[in-house]
Amino acid sequence: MTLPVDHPIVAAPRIGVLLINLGTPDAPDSPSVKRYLKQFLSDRRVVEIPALLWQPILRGIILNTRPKKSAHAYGLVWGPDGSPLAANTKAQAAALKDAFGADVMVDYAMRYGNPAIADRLAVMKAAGCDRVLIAPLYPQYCGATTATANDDAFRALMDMRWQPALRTLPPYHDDAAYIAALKSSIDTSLAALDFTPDALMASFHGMPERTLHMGDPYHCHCRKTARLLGEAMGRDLIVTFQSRFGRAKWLGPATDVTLAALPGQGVKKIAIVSPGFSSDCLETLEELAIRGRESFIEAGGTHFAYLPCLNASPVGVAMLDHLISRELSGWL
Ligand SMILES: C=CC1=C(C)c2cc3[nH]c(cc4nc(cc5[nH]c(cc1n2)c(C)c5CCC(=O)O)C(CCC(=O)O)=C4C)c(C)c3C=C
Ligand SMILES: [Fe+2]
Ligand SMILES: [Fe+2]
Repeated sequence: MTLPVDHPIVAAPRIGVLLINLGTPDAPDSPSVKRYLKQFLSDRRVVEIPALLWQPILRGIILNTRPKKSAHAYGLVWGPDGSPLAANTKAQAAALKDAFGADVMVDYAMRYGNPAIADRLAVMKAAGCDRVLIAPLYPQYCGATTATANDDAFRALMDMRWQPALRTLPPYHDDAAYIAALKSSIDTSLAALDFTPDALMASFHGMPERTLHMGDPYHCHCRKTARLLGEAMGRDLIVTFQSRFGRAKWLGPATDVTLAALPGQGVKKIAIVSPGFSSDCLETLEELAIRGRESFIEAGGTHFAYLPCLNASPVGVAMLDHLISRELSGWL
C-alpha cells in the first residue's frame, strides 16, 4: 500500500515551543564577556543611539573596560552548570518537556550568545514542527527584551523557503497566574527567614527614561505588576529600578540608592525580590544579593534577604505551563 506523502508513518512533533531569554557569556572570562557584550550592546533595540555615534564609544571604550569587571562579577555567581541564567532557562525547558504531549517539542534559546534562536528554530523545523510558539520569558514587555527576541525569530524565518507558522507569547505582567505564582514563591521564601522584614522591596531592571517617553510600556508594566503583587500580598512594596548603564537618565528610584538610604529612615531589616526576571542571573545574584546586601549593611541595615526568582520551581513551571497552554489553544 502506498501512503499519501502528507501522511507520516512515524509521529513527529508538529508544534515547537521555544523559550527565549536574554543570553549570557559562554564563560566567566574577559574574551567571552567581550564577545557577548559586543553582540548585546550593538543591538539597536537595546542602545538607541545612532550607530555612527555609539559604535566608536562601544568599541573604543566600553569593550576595552567593562569585560574585565563584568567577568569578575560573573565569576562570583558562576555555578557547576555554568551561568545561572543559562542553567535556569535550560531547567525550565526540561521541566516543560512533556507538559503539552507528544506533538509538542519544547526547547530554549538565547537572544545573545548560545544556543542561538536561528539554530534552535532550524532544529524544530527539521524535526517536523510547522507551528512554533516563540516565548520570550519577560513578564513585562520592553522593546529591548521582548521585541528584539521576536525580531530575531522573524529574521530567522526570512531565510526559510517553507516557514513554520509563528505565534508569540504576549507579556504576562498582569496575568493572575503570574501574580499568584509570585505571591506563593515570596510567601514560601519569607516563611523560611529567621527574621521579619520591616519592608519588602521589588527591584526591576531599569531602562533609559527617554524610552518611556517614546512609548515603551515597560515602566507601566512593572508598576502594574508591583501594584497587583502588593494587593495580593496585602502589603506595600518599595518599587525600584536597578542595573543602570551609561550616562543617560534611567528609570527611578534606583535600587542601589534606595538600599543605602533605607536604614537611615528606620528600615533595618529588608527582603528584596526581582519579579521582572524569570530566572536568577548576574543582575539578581551579584548586583542585588551580593552588592545590594553590602551597601544595605554598610548603611546600617541589620538583616538582608534576597528572595529567589521563580526559576524552574514547581510553582514557576506550573505558571509557564498555564500561559503556554493558553497560547497553544487551537493548535493542539
Ligand atoms: C528583565 C529585563 C531587562 C531589561 C529591560 C534590560 C534592559 C537593558 N539592559 C542593558 C544593559 C545590560 N544588561 C545586562 C544584563 C542583563 N540584563 C537583563 C535583563 C534586562 N535588560 C538580564 C536578565 C541580564 C543578565 C544576563 C546574565 O548573563 O546573567 C548587562 C550585562 C552585564 C554587565 O556587564 O553588567 C548589560 C550591559 C541595557 C543597556 C538595557 C536597555 C534598555
Ligand atoms: Fe539588561
Ligand atoms: Fe548589573
